[in-house]
Amino acid sequence: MKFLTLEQGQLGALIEDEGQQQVVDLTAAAKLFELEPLPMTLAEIVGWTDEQVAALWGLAQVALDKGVSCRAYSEVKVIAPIPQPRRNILCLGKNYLDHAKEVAEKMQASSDAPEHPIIFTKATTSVIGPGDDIPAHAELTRKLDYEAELALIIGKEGRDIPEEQALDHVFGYTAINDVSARDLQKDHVQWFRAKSLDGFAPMGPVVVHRSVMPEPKDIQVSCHINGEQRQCANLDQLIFDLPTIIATLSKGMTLLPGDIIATGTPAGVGMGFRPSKYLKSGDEVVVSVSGVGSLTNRVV
Ligand SMILES: O=C(O)C/C=C\CC(=O)C(=O)O
Repeated sequence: MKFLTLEQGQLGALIEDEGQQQVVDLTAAAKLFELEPLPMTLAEIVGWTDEQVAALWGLAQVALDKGVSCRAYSEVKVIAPIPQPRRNILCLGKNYLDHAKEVAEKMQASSDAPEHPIIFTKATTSVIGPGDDIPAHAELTRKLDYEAELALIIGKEGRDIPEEQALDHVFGYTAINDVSARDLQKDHVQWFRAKSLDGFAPMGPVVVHRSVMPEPKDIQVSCHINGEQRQCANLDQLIFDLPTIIATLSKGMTLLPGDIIATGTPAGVGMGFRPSKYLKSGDEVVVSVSGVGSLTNRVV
């Protein structure tokens, strides 16, 4: 079950039909079939139960079978799944050991695995969707970098969530690019500004419901720049795995439906190369996550 957000903010379902990728406008289909409750946006359904989500998927199948409210994926404009998150994106820093090592020298930081999860946030206004341009912000940075990551979307509110129950609080998964201005990251010490400029959080193209997401050991996160593979790692290489991330973040702080958590980036960021391989205008950046697909953006 893959959900997405269409150009006007409507909820969509991405369905494979006879080898073709089709998108059902669920908002339009639900109106047509006079169904209640009317799903209007992806942000609204993240709190739905498995039964409600399954019923919604049934609606998508019916609409597809009847040929109503559906179009080829190639013909629709998809925006970020949650274009205006209710609060900042929660992010993990240095959560793959090889990445912690590759950035250590440049940032005069330790190359050891962090003892505790490193947590920072990205501003809600940094979110853009698939196909949108990443502004180079050349007046502010000469060290524009990419970071491919798996992100999870919280579905069920919770505080002090035990690790064993952590994944039950996830609605689904998507891909995110934690675009970073390395010079600002160094200058300002705190990472917030360097990672929050407008356009610094490309996200999507779909949210995969947790019930159909591959096992962590089968999830690969990769990044290609102009077709050259720069990053590629498996999710089981995370230093702090998904249950640990959710349990840690929720200790004494309530996680809310719609919260987005970016789980960290593997080795191979531009800053890690000798010499560095920072992004420049015209570069095509493709972040891929198994199960989710590819998120493509161009730097302008
Ligand atoms: O400043 C540091 O110590 C680390 C630099 C990069 C890590 C990073 O941005 C991340 O998200 O991981």
